[in-house]
Amino acid sequence: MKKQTLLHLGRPEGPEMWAESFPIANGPRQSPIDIVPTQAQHDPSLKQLKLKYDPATAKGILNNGHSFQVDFTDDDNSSTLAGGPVTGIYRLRQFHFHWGSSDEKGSEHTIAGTKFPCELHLVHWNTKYPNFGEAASKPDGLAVVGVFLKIGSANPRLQKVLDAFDDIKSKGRQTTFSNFDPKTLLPSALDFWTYEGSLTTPPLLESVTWIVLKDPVSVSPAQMAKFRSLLFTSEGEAPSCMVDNFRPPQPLKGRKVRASFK
Ligand SMILES: O[B-]1(O)OCc2ccccc21
Ligand SMILES: [Zn+2]
Repeated sequence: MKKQTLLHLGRPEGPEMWAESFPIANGPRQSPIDIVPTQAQHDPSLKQLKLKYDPATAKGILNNGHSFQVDFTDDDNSSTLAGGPVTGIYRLRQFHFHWGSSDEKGSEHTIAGTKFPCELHLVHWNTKYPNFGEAASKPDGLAVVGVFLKIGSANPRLQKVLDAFDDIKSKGRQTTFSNFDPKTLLPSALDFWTYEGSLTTPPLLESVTWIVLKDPVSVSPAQMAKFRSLLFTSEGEAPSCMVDNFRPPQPLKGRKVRASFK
């Protein structure tokens, strides 16, 4: 393939190339999607979202080369999600973000075509399975809460995460990250849309019940610039800024999106 063709497809290992190694990329329940509020059906049977997070379960923060994630100890039910669209109890495993090279893009889900500069994913696994890895391969294995970040005033609750960036600038770097309550990153109202989808990064497993919150939280342009100071690359490699680590919306393929609110 000519170089310019590869450049046309974005980074050689970008979303347009994933189907070659992961055919499920063209599957029936891929994520993210464009959420069209007028086409979502209010489902009064949806329960209230029940999130219980113990700050003591925060463990570390890692640059994994495609985002950064904050990992939690998940060997008991100290930090869990229940209610909403799910049955049973799901344990918090990690949270991470996706963002753009400019404030006009960065989110994975979009709302009637509107992109946000950043999107937070809080990843939980179904305790009916023995661990995250097992759960990730089951159709009801994972529940991910998605939160949009919108440009506005600086978000003080993000500061502790941003302050850790100097220690995890390059791929593979990690550092301890303790006593953090991810609930502080959420909007006050937990109204949500929900649909059946997938991981948005390889292996793109179709095991995610998505719970996308309607209300965004704020992030300032300066805070977004800090996200963009992280690197995709390891120490010693030619540095490449960690930006545009979002997958674009995928075909709905007949799926229904339900709303917890009128
Ligand atoms: O691909 B994702 O960012 O979306 C859902 C998810 C779950 C676990 C890891 C990574 C992801
Ligand atoms: Zn994600």
